[in-house]
Formats: sequence, structure tokens, C-alpha cells
Amino acid sequence: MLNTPIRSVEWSNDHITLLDQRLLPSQTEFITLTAIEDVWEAIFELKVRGAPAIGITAAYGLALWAQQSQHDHFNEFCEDLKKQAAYLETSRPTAVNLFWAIKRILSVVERVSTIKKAKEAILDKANVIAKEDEDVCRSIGEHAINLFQDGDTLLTHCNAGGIATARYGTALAPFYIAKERGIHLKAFASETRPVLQGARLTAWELQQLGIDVTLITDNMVAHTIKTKGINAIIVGADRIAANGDTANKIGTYGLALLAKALQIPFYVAAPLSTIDLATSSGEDIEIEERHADEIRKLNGQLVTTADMKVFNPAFDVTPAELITGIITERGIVSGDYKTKLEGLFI
Ligand SMILES: CSC[C@@H](O)[C@@H](O)C(=O)COP(=O)(O)O
Repeated sequence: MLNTPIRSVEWSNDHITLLDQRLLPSQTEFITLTAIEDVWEAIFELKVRGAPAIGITAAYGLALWAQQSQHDHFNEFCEDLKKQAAYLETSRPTAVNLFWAIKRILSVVERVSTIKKAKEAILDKANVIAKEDEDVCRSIGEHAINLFQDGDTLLTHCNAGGIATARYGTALAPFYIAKERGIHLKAFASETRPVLQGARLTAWELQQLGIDVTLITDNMVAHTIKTKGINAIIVGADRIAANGDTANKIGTYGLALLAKALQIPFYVAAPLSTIDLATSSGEDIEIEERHADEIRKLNGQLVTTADMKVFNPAFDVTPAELITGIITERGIVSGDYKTKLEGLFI
């Protein structure tokens, strides 16, 4: 049995090694990314997914491009780097960690004046982004664990686990910290459509680590909360606006409404890198719409007619007033999110 989730993104000398999350849980296959186009495709196709893991992969993607660059002139190198950054930014729109990580990489070349130094600085920064995320996720788990008691049962949606981050995850981090400390937390996992990330990823990830997890389909949540004594819901986030409105995997908003109706707390666990103070409210968050075949098909087989009209938003926005608390590496905030989220950055 594993002690911590397997690492989904790693820099290996001159390429990126990536766990192909589309194949889980039936195949644990690592792929090699050797060009920036591979990185774009891996993010777009959900080979790598989860806000922090997307950011880390994009940072390494720019490091990969930089290592391979044949430019002789520093200015041309910098101009091209910006173009590659803009290209990677088109891979997915909602998770702000992608834009946050790319911005951090671009800022390092402002402090150097040679291509050699820029190449080193970019890779160093990508490594820092990955390492920081691991520490940050652990801190999130350590704060989150204080909210729960031995024997509690938590429902989580989609996958905000170790494979969605550098390690530990966000919403799943308290389960790992609890296990280390001999505290028993039980999980119920949802997101069984459109891309089954609760079933394929979270249930698998927690089971691998010996955590008591039960899978339910998305239409079973209200009944399960009522009949199975769910103490709280905890989810991750793709972008948290300045007022606390939170974009996360489609279905999250419905869970928050259920939590309110059934009077259980609803927590969001996310790093500061997911908080976007430049976006004032959830209305300004771009929600990705994905290919209709994600809905029309299941395991490659049509479950409706081939030309069925489909609406397939990948995320929804939970209004801040439905969120009991946002758990970050710097502590838990609740209530006046606008002031308190800003305060986390001081
Ligand atoms: C720590 S991962 C947080 C979020 O990114 C996660 O909850 C989620 O919604 C993932 O969406 P995905 O489409 O799989 O990238």
C-alpha cells in the first residue's frame, strides 16, 4: 500500500514525465512530454488535470521549450517565450493556476540578461512552483484536519487529490494527514459524469492509500447525506474570485445548495495560487465548455444519438454565501471573504 499518492508530474532531466490520468484506474501509465505542443495537448485532453497540477505542468512546459530553444539573441528568446506562454494559456480557461504559474515563469527572465541564465532560472522557478505546491498542500491538510473529528464522514466531489497537485491534494489532504495521525476519516466520492473523476480518480486514489472510501453517483448525494451521516462536504477549486465565489468541477454548486438545505458545512480547500483577486466575482470567471461527446458517449460508446444537442460546462460557480470556510495554507477564512482573502496575501 502507498503512503502518499503517486506523483503525477515530474521533470526528468530533459523531458516531463506525466501520469496519463485519462487511463486511470485500469492503467497506471506514465507518458513522456518532449515538446511544448505535447504539454498543450496533455492539458487540453485532461491527461493532466486539477488546477495546481496544470500550473506545474505549464511551468515545466516553458522550461522544456527554453531548454530546446535555439535562439542566439536574448531579446528574441524573451519575445518567443511570451508567445509560447500565450499559446499554453489557450489550453484551458478556468483554472487560474495555469495563468499564475506562467506569469511567475515570465517574471524570472526580467531579472537576467543572457539566454543561458534565463534557461537555468526558468527551470529553477518551475521546480520551486512544484516544491512549494507540495508544502502548501500539506499545510492545507494540517489546517483542514482541525475542522473534523475522529470517525467523521466527508463527501468530496471530482478529484482534488494528490494527483491533481504536486502531492497530498487540497480537499483530500486532510484524509492523508488524518491517516498519518491515526485519525479515521471516511470519504464518499462523487462525480460520475461527465468524465467520472470521482469514480476513476478519487475513489481509486483513496483506496490505494487504504482510506475508507465509498463511491456514489451524482444523483445519490441528497439521499446519502440524509441516510449516511455525512458530516461535511469538502471540495477543491479552480478559481476563487476576490469575493469568495468559487469555480470548481460542475456539480459543486448543487452540492453547496444541498449542504445548506441539509444543514451541513460546505468547505473549499485551495492554495493561494487559486485565489484570483483580479477577478471581482464569480460572474467574471470564464467557464470552460468541453466537447459534446463527453456527454454523448461513455467509454467511447454512444449513450444518446450522435447528433444530440448537448450543454457541457466543465465547471460551475458556488456563490460565496454558501461556503462555510475556505481552507488555505495560511489558515481558514470565512464570512467577509473580500477582506479576509485579501488579508491572506499581506
Ligand atoms: C486540487 S484540484 C482542484 C480543482 O482543479 C478540481 O476540484 C477540479 O475541478 C478539477 O477539474 P479538472 O477538469 O479535472 O481539471
